[in-house]
Amino acid sequence: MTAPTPVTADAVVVDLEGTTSAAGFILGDLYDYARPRLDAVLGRADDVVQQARAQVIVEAGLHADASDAEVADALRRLMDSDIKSTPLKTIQGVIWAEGFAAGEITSHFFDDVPPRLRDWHERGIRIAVYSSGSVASQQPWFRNAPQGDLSGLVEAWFDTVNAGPKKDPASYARIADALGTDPGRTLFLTDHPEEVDAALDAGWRVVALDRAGEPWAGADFSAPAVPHFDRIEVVLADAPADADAAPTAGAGAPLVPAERLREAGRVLAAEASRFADFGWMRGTAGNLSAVVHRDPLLLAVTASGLDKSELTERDVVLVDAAGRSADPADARKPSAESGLHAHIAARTGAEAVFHVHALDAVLAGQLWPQGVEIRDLEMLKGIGHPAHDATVRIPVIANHQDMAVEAARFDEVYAPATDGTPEVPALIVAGHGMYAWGRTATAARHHLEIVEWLLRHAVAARGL
Ligand SMILES: CSC[C@@H](O)[C@@H](O)C(=O)COP(=O)(O)O
Ligand SMILES: [Zn+2]
Repeated sequence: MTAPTPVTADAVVVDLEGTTSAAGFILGDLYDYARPRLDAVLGRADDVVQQARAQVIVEAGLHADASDAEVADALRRLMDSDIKSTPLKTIQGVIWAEGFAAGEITSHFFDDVPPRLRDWHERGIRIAVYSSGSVASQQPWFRNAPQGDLSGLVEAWFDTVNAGPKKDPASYARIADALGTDPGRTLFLTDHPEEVDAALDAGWRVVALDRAGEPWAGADFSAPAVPHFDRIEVVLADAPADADAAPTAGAGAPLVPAERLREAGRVLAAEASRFADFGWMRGTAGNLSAVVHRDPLLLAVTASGLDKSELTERDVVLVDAAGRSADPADARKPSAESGLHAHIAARTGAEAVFHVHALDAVLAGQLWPQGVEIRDLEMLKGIGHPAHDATVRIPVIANHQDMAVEAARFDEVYAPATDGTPEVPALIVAGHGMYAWGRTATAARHHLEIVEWLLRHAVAARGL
């Protein structure tokens, strides 16, 4: 199993159904509890109830003087179709709050959730809830958890009334506003692929919960997906999101001597010039990095948007393990792909990571999206694999602009070396290019050149 991917965030916002709690439990048990109690609640002279009742009449197209039984029937129809109607949620909330208070119903949390929430809370990471279930039902749900009262861990409660629909990016903007957090440092956890997309559109960090047996298990998520909370490691952000404005390495981070950075810049500029000559770094394509400190991880990475055929030793930026600028005095943007460089260096132990837009890598990724299988070629020895009688697979991942997504995809395909089999020190990003890495810049270059040759061969030999 792969280690958790760290996500830097000030606040974690959790969805409930399918994320913290089993969807079947909520929709089944609580809905069943609410159904027979609707008629009686609708008759109450309570402002909240009466306002919701009036809204149901409008939403369901009932006549203005509809009876409690007619309104309750309309609510039951909404429940049967699991329509997320706001007045329905309000009325359910009232019923459930009373059910919890009377001990007639209890809530459900997956066992991996409460310890993680407690840990985040203790470490000063703020926690909020955003669920289509009304705030009125969220609070008793947390108070009545089988694992104890969890409500004290939650700082803010959001539903479709105070934040808006869950598939609308504007709702996430509203929540970040209300919390006063930077969207880029607010993490949303959900099991719903369209909510993943909406939160990503709002600039949030997102981790999807892909829980076995839940309604969206196995869906195609645009964010890293994990099976439970143990796999989510939240690192408290201690600096503003604008990496240019403040140090991200934090107080006490090791200083990298300017000469060390300059030396890495010299090496990377020379490598880039060579790869540009091969036609692998056209325009501003490609980027290169070298580790300059291991613990904590710091890399020199080529600055973004430069013509890589013309780099000088000064054209590198110091970045941290998340690929963010780690030098407060340097206002330049590091490569847009720094996050994946740092991740590869962390996972593989590589000292240098090279990324180029080699045409054959893109063609091979298109021809063999499940990975490019190569065997019986002498050149395989150049990446540490036998020339005969073994198949080597160059993995392929889909392209994405969020490097956290690419990092998670990398983890899915990367096989570390075992006793008998070395790692494959290269990766194809479909429709984009390739990465190769090594224990030294020279090794990374050899791996890049050899894998590019192997891919060129595979494409050329197709159909022979
Ligand atoms: C044609 S450059 C495309 C870029 O988005 C990227 O893929 C790339 O390789 C260079 O990005 P950079 O930010 O300059 O390191
Ligand atoms: Zn690229």
